[in-house]
Amino acid sequence: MANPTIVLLPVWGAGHFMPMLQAGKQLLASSSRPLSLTVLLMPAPTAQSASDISDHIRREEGAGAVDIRFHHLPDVKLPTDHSGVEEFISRAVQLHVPHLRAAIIGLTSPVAALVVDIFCTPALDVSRELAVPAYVYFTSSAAMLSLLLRSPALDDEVVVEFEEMEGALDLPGLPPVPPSVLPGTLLERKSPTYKWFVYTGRRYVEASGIIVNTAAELEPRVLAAIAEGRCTRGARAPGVYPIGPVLALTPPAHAEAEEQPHECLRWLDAQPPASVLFLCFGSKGFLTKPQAHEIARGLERSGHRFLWVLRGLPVDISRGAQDPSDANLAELLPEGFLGETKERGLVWPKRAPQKEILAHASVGGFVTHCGWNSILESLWFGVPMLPWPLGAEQHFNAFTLVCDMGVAVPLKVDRKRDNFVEAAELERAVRSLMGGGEEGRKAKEKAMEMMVVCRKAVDHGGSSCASVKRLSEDLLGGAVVLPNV
Ligand SMILES: COc1cc(-c2[o+]c3cc(O)cc([O-])c3cc2O[C@@H]2O[C@H](CO)[C@H](O)[C@H](O)[C@H]2O)cc(OC)c1O
Ligand SMILES: O=c1ccn([C@@H]2O[C@H](COP(=O)(O)OP(=O)(O)O)[C@@H](O)[C@H]2O)c(=O)[nH]1
Repeated sequence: MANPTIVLLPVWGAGHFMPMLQAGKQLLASSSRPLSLTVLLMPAPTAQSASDISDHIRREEGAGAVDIRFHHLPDVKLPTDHSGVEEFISRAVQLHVPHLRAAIIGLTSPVAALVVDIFCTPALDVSRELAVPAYVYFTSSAAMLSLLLRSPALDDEVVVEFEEMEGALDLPGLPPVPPSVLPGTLLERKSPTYKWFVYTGRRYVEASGIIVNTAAELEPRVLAAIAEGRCTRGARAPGVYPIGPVLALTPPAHAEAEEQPHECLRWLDAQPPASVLFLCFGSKGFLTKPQAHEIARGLERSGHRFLWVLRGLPVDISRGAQDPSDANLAELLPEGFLGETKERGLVWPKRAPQKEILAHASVGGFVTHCGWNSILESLWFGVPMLPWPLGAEQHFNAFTLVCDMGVAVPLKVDRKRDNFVEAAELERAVRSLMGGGEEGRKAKEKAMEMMVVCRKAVDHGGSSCASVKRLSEDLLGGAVVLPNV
């Protein structure tokens, strides 16, 4: 009989598809018996995500190292009238349910588990029907997971809009949470996407387990609260497997191709240790001209060295493009800025090799949009942060970085003004992080502690390594042979 297979159902973004695949490969590597991966691919909603994913599949298939099969699900008519990403993903998956069922029934291998991405909860119908164990792969933090698990109770306990309630929210394992940092979706309780968020939290308890891209030692209090049922009204929550950080650290492209290192890295080589502030806003972040001007002024006045990844508006929004364009620096930056700061600053207008930059000894701080992958990468290299969240769950992530982990210096971001930051506020925060004062020093010390914690966790005998092992054993125990009809 063929080896049992783990069926993965990722959503389309690179920050989801790649970490999920990477986690799957780790499972295969740590299993005591041969396992394979089957990746079910829902057709991507934009041409761009389709091409990102097919590039990645080509690389995986080219490498041919592990037993992975990619299965393309048929097209469905994706919802166009959705009110947010939670609704969009959930409804898209709902439409895929018949194809998903057929694809899984058609597999010739015993199915060890179906592992679904963040808002793919409608797929749990298929696993229940086919008696296949279902797991969630959670690409964000355990704190965010606790918020999702607790959302049905919060929905009952709080009768007004969260921003109108008195005081803070109680999320066990975290300091009191100001409603202003909740994901945007939770701030509009009448919107359909809010209902899908709470629906997701309600259905997560049906899963056999939840795999999280975090390390037990990074978020110990929240993980304990989940395990003790404190986020699920005392009911037992599914077992959580913290297996991270899952980072996909590949050798630098230039090392393999014997090319010159990237220009950003060569520029960093010429800077003193821990002297450079790195600014990067994720795969989708871009800045308007007024905001770019504020940053330029803030950086100029701070006097610190900087490497700034500055991207422009997506070019063709009408055709679904979401990725930022390469910035026209002459148009976006104040006149004379590049000349005046050329001795201590580099502005890079394209996608940059973020992990390699964070790994560089000259980088001393990171202004980040607080995507969870960026946070994990920063911690992996012991770089303290200035959180500048832009959307989704990123304001909540920023809150946990400052108030729970202590690895970041706060930055005042005006959420009601499209996440605007004033030059004077940026200057203050940059000086605080990079200037050798108490606040920045503490964040640096904590970030270094987290670096050690992260590396130990994934090392042989570490907590994440043990979680992967436990997960692979639990998966093998539940493998189901389906009648192939
Ligand atoms: C898949 O494409 C997108 C995903 C998100 C998205 O939205 C989101 C909404 C919430 O209410 C809570 C969340 O945790 C959450 C997470 C999320 O995914 C992003 O995932 C990345 C990798 O895991 C990264 O961690 C980011 O911080 C998350 O925001 C949002 C989105 O566009 C706004 C997508 O296209
Ligand atoms: O110029 C860039 C911007 C982003 N990234 C990578 O893209 C991912 C972004 O993921 P994250 O979860 O932080 O945020 P998202 O882009 O999904 O909002 C991370 O691995 C970054 O290292 C990069 O390499 N170069």
